[in-house]
Amino acid sequence: MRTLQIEPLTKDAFAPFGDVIETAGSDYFMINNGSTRRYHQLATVQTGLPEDKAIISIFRAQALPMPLTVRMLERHPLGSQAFVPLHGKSFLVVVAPASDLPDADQVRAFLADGSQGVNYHRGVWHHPILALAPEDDFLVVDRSGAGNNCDEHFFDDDQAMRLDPQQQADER
Ligand SMILES: NC(=O)N[C@@H](O)C(=O)O
Ligand code: NI
Repeated sequence: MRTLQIEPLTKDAFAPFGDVIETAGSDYFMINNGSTRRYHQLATVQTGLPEDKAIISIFRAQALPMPLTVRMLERHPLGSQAFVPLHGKSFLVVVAPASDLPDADQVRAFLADGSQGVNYHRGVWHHPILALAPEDDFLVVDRSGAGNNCDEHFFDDDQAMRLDPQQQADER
């Protein structure tokens, strides 16, 4: 079983999958009479149909036991989906490029460092939120509207992948 190499989350590395929502390395301009930096449009909300809405939710996620066998990914064909951690804790991101079916060989894993959020672009395959803290809260901005906006794909057993943050930490 392939063990996913967990990569640091950077704008460039994540570009094929979406946006990294962070202040580090991001442009800003001053507002509010010079008292506030506006890190403007770090990501955009993609929707699919004219009457769609962009909505804001909070996900309170329980950590899954690690190491995890990654057997499935999902995608949202009609809109983007952004996750921003609310308590500054790191979390894991597992993604594959948008396509009809996810290619197991193109699945990649990233560690978001707690100061970073992600915005999955429309149709990008991803694992449901992977909190590392026992429980964590995420602000979620995604699309609401008619039709199916969540496709799941389950890999064959021989294509499942191992995700083991502790092993990688031990190897450092
Ligand atoms: N189902 C749902 O709203 N959550 C997933 O889309 C996810 O990416 O966690
Ligand atoms: Ni999702």
